[in-house]
Amino acid sequence: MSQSEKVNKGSGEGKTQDMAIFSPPVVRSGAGALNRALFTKTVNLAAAAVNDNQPDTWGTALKEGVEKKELDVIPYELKLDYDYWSYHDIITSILPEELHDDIPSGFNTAGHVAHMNLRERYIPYKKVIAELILDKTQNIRTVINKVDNVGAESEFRTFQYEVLAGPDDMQVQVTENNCVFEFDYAKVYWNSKLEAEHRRLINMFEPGEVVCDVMAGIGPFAVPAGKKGVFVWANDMNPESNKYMQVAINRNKVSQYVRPFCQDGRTFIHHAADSVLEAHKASEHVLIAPKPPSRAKKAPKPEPKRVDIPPTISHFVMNLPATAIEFLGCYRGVYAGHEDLFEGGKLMPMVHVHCFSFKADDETPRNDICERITKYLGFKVKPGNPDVEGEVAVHDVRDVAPAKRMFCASFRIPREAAFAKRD
Ligand SMILES: C[S@@+](CC[C@H](N)C(=O)[O-])C[C@H]1O[C@@H](n2cnc3c(N)ncnc32)[C@H](O)[C@@H]1O
Repeated sequence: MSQSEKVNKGSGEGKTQDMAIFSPPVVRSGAGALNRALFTKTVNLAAAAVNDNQPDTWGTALKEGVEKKELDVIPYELKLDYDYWSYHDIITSILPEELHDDIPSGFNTAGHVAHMNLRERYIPYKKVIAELILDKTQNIRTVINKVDNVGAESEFRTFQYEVLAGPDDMQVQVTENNCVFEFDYAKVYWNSKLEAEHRRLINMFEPGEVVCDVMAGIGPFAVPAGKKGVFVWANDMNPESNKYMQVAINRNKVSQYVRPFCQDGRTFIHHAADSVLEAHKASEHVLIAPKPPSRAKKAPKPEPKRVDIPPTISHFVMNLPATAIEFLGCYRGVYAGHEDLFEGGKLMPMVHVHCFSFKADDETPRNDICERITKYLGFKVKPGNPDVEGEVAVHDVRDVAPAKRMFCASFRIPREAAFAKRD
């Protein structure tokens, strides 16, 4: 399980009015502990007395069965308990009616952890809600709530939280884009809602190219890209991210392709360009073992395929949406003195910078993003085709708040910026 999800509505979903007898008892027991025993109910199902004149509403088979004394109709008590009802059934019977309009049901997951962001008005019921989620969602063992602490969001994009139900165990394992990641969710950034965005960019990378991930986290771009034969210089300033990226590199066997770094992204951009060129000059490469020939054929053993590290970076990825645009000035001089590397029509590196902007159906967000890129890159850009110098493709990634969306702006580094003198 990796995506954000809604708690399973379970067996009670879709009941009609006629089925109201199967609803749980109303237990406005308040915000204290969840008392599962209160959710027990006996439903007396129709007990019919059989007279000589048989009710004509019965089906033929039933009528015949009773006539022949093969069947008897007896009273039946159906006992329903806590396990029968869904999260939604139970929370509706606990919460006062004025809270029924926006019942919390969505949460993010990271492995066995469900991460809620409860609205203020539901906070008095937080423990009950969390216990219910724990009981009614498969594979969830711990429920946490983000503690809103304005201004306290860390530079490493971790958050403060409170454990509402289950053990305080944040050591999780997730699978994303066919790679396994193990990490401490309290110490590093992870967001399962980004899987599609990770995949979108990974699909753009070609085997044998070099990608520089400037804010790589624990490697959700880098590790799957390495798995498809892309060389990745993967950096994150959080030492804990660096540690768990190393774990993911080993676990997914991509150490030939993915190199972890722990630097400030601002300095890493030049460093990565220089170090890739050095690796190329030193003839660093990987050898790909060929498939063994079938035993029947007495063909000579094929040679391993050699893939050299190319001299230049093809893509820079910058997923730190709150501030990454402000790092764009660091591309100035990234290839200072190396115009020769881009002769013969070779394309300049593509930058993919994530950012936030307004939610609007018109061009306002695109124009706003291009204005900010222009400001920090020191080069005039406008929305358009990313392969044309000075033009930017803006991809809409996801909603993050009622008036805010996350975008990814992709453009090639203008030659003027890339070849500018370094300070
Ligand atoms: C939004 S997370 C994205 C992580 C990863 N790319 C992903 O998609 O899950 C941003 C990352 O930037 C890192 N970070 C923050 N400031 C940084 C800086 N100045 N240089 C490099 N990394 C930084 C944080 O530690 C965090 O892991």
